[in-house]
Amino acid sequence: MNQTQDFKLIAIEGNIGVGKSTLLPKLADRLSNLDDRPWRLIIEEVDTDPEFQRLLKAFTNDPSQRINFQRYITNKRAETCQDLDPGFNYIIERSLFSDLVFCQANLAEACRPDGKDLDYYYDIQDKLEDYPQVSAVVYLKSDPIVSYERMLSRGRDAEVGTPQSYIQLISDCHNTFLPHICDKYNTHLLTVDWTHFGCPDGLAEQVIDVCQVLNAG
Ligand SMILES: Nc1ncnc2c1ncn2[C@@H]1O[C@H](COP(=O)(O)OP(=O)(O)OP(=O)(O)O)[C@@H](O)[C@H]1O
Repeated sequence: MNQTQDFKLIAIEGNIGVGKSTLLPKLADRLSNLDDRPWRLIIEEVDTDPEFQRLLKAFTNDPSQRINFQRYITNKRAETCQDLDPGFNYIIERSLFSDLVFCQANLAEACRPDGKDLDYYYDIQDKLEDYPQVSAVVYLKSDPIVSYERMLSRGRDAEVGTPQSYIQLISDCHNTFLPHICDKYNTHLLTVDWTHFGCPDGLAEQVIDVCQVLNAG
């Protein structure tokens, strides 16, 4: 990771369906109003990318296919964060840290993790070496049952059949591994309760406060 970069990159992390993509444009807007430097959004192209949809459906239907989808989005994430213009700050929907969290879930679920699970884990770590410094993670934490219900109410076809137990596992993995990952990569972790959603204005102020602390450090 680049330790000398001149811009901020804030990653919004959290469970499937917690409310990341709904929050992001509002948060970027509020942050740009509070800061001298404009904030740009980097979002997951979920609904407009047919290959994403195809792999997501396979991911949902067959746990043994999860890694194909995961590798695809890891590559996309690494690509979209190359050569960012330092004239902006960035807010990103999920970072490579998400991939480490989901990879831990793969390992937890596998009866006997095999070479491809471990290769994937190492590949994410390799990609993180060329990834911009993630200044802070905003972890939208929610009751996993609530995330599950939000995912169902959003009604994305390719996700139909995702078991509640998987959403629970992803919640557990975020709670356990995000603090370790942030510590390892020198990233500030801001955890906010998103079970009943939250206020984008208040969150933007918290993010600006974190950025000021990081600048002072
Ligand atoms: N602040 C909010 N108020 C009301 N409903 C919301 C709010 N945020 C999200 N939702 C609803 O919750 C559901 C999930 O939200 P969203 O799609 O933003 O989640 P997500 O975290 O981006 O999911 P994924 O990671 O799976 O893409 C959607 O139906 C959305 O309309």
